[in-house]
Amino acid sequence: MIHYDFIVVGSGPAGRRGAIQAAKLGKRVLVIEKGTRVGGVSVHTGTIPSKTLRETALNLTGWRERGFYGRSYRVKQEISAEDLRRRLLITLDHEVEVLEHQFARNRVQHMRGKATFIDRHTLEVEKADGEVVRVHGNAILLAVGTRPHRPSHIPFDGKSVLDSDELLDIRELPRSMVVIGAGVIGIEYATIFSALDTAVTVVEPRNSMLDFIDKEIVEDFSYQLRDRNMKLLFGQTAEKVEREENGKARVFLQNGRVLSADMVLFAAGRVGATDTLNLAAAGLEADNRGRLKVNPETFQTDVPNIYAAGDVVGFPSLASTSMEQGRIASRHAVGAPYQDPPQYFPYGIYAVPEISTCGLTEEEVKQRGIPYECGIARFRETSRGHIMGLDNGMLKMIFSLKTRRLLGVHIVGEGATELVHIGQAVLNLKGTVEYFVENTFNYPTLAEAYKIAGLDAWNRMGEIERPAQQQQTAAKSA
Ligand SMILES: Cc1cc2nc3c(=O)[nH]c(=O)nc-3n(C[C@H](O)[C@H](O)[C@H](O)COP(=O)(O)OP(=O)(O)OC[C@H]3O[C@@H](n4cnc5c(N)ncnc54)[C@H](O)[C@@H]3O)c2cc1C
Ligand SMILES: NC(=O)c1ccc[n+]([C@@H]2O[C@H](COP(=O)([O-])OP(=O)(O)OC[C@H]3O[C@@H](n4cnc5c(N)ncnc54)[C@H](O)[C@@H]3O)[C@@H](O)[C@H]2O)c1
Repeated sequence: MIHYDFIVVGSGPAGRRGAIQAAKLGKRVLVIEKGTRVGGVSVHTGTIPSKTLRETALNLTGWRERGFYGRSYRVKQEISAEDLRRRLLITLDHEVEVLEHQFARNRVQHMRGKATFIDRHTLEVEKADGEVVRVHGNAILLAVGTRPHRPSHIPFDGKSVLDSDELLDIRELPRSMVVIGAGVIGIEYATIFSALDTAVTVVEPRNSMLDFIDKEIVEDFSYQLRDRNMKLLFGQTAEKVEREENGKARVFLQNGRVLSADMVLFAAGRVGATDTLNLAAAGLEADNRGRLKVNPETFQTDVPNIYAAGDVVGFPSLASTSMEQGRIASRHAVGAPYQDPPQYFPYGIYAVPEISTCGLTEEEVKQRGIPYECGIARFRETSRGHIMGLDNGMLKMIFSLKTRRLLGVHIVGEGATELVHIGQAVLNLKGTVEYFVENTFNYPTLAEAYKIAGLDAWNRMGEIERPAQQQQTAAKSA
């Protein structure tokens, strides 16, 4: 049996960061991955494929130019599933190559196979060719991620009724589509296909969607979706799905309504991939959604030498946060000092249009009883927005009236997932509204929206009271 200082199960964002961090600290590291190639859900079925699909759809449809040339404008008249897949394969190859090279140059060993526990330090790995080996680790990081929730009453066939993994292999673009579940995955794919001119209906049992996002942003977003004829059926549950003989599928809603479409995407959540790990042998137990409980500061499970990070530990289930969790777990496991992550991290929803947010929503600020003021900028008010032909898009900032500090930044529209980082920096560095009012922004940029929203709030908040001498010094040092 081979011995390692640190064994990582899963090569997604949490696993790869954790593994490389331990290797950089001079440890002997093994990554076990059951998939045919390294990269995890993030590279093969999640983040990277969905974002590549989005980018390809926007490029081929000429979506970003439609503000100028009208809704019928297209760069390529007939867009096929093959057009979308071609770019996907190139991107994935590149991602895998970069990752394999990172492992190689950091001397991280990689074994292809499925890991199960024998005891809290020993894993058995069943390789693809049937060979079984055992490995021993001082510390073990479980970064096994999640897989789509596939309830038995849904007749998945990979053609007309699919989960989000299967969607990447479709041979034909659907003319109509029902998306079950208005979570992040459902909404991203629903809006990407709508941009490809598929007629999309979204079914969601809750009365709203994306509840963790600022309500005003979701309202603006929903308006844009409805404006391009997407149907959003909230407060309605999909009870049954049936495949039809003509290749279509039907969705039966609890209220008696029946929807027929070329394709049904079932995107009602994911479950932790822990069922085949034989957790009991290591003294661990998962919850009813396959998730593991950890100390949120160290990512240590109840069994001290076993750590878990990434989607398998639940919210926020992002590639970005998973990487940080893996790195912290790894440093703790090998006894290296670690820092708590900053208070606020950004959330990016790559729908069409994008949404991105960092910090408190207006609803959270109200709940906490913090007196506040908001500043709003519309992208169409910026010169860059005019140049780009943007009709939509807004940036909203929330400031504390008492401390004048930025409490939250919320953006919907082109570039939101990049723009949010300016707000994130000001938030985590505890900056105030004055940052936006007193600093110069490149012109013409969409970032100018920060200036406009800052001024909008500042006009209502009034000037900060500074002693006359301080005002002069500030002016000179500037
Ligand atoms: C459609 C979709 C879109 C997404 N878009 C975004 C986005 O835009 N931005 C963002 O930040 N996040 C996004 N996410 C979330 C992101 O993909 C996850 O947060 C991230 O992949 C989680 O990383 P992880 O390290 O937990 O492991 P994962 O990426 O889930 O990988 C886990 C790996 O472990 C392997 N494994 C499991 N069990 C075993 C075993 N017993 N033995 C060996 N190997 C095993 C699996 O094969 C897999 O390769 C998206 C997810 C989906 C599904
Ligand atoms: N851009 C990103 O960062 C990104 C993108 C995709 C996924 N993710 C991550 O992946 C995770 C999983 O996403 P998800 O969208 O699968 O899960 P989710 O749990 O967030 O959403 C599932 C949705 O399906 C709904 N639902 C449940 N049962 C239903 C039914 N019978 N009929 C209709 N709707 C039903 C739920 O109410 C919920 O709104 C998320 O937590 C997210 O963090 C992130």
